[in-house]
Amino acid sequence: MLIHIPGVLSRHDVAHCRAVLGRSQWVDGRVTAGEQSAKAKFNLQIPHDSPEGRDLADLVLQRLGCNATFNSAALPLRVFPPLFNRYDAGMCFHTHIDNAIRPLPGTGHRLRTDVSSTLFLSELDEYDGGELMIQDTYGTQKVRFPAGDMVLYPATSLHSVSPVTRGSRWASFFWSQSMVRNDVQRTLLHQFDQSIIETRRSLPDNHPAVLGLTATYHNLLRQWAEL
Ligand SMILES: O=C(O)CCC(=O)C(=O)O
Ligand SMILES: [Fe+2]
Repeated sequence: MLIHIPGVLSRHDVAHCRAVLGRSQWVDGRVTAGEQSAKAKFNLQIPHDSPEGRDLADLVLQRLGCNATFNSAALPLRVFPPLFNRYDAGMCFHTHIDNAIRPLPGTGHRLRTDVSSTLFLSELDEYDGGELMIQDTYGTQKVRFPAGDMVLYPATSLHSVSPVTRGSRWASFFWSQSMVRNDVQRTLLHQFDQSIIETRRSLPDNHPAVLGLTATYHNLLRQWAEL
C-alpha cells in the first residue's frame, strides 16, 4: 500500500537541507544503482560518504525516529541512511526494481529492502514532470507531494520517475527493512493501529475494548515480526 506522510520535515528542516545540498558536490546517480537500474537512471546524487550527505542523513533519520506514522506503517528494523537525489530538466529514472539486499554502509550488516521511501524537498510549483510512478495492484499511482512530505511504498513495486520538463526536483530516498516483511500483514497492522488510535479518542485506555484491541495488535505483531 502507498502511504502519504505529510510534514516529516518542517519548513525549517527543508530550508536547511536545501541550503546544504545547494553547496554540495553532486555526482552521477548511477553510483548506487544495480546493473539493470544503472541503464535506466539519469539523475544526480550526493555521495553518502560525504560529510554533508552524512549530516543530512542523520537529520532525516532523527525526524523519522519520532514520526509515529512512519513507525506504524514501516515497522522499521533497519533504515538505510537516507540518500539525496536531484533531477534537472530532461532527467528521469525509467522503470526499475530496487535491489533486494543492500550493504548497510559502515556496519558490516546488510539490509533487505521491504519499504521504499521518497521524501520530497522541492515544492510542487518549482518543477513540472518528475512524478514518481508506482505500479501496484490497483494500477500505476502517480505521486508528487509538497516539500517535507514523504511517500512509503512496497519495495516490491516496479517504479519510475517521469522526466522533469521544467525546474529541478530534489528529494531524499531510502529503504527500510521492516520487522514485518509481508506487505499485506504490515498494512493490516498499520490500519489496526490507526483504528486503535481512533477508538482511544472516545474510550478510556483501561476500557476492555481498548485493552482487547491493543492486546490483539501486539499479539499479531508477535506472530509476524522477525528481528
Ligand atoms: O527519486 C525518487 O523518487 C525515486 C528514486 C529511486 O527510485 C531510486 O533511486 O531507486
Ligand atoms: Fe528505485
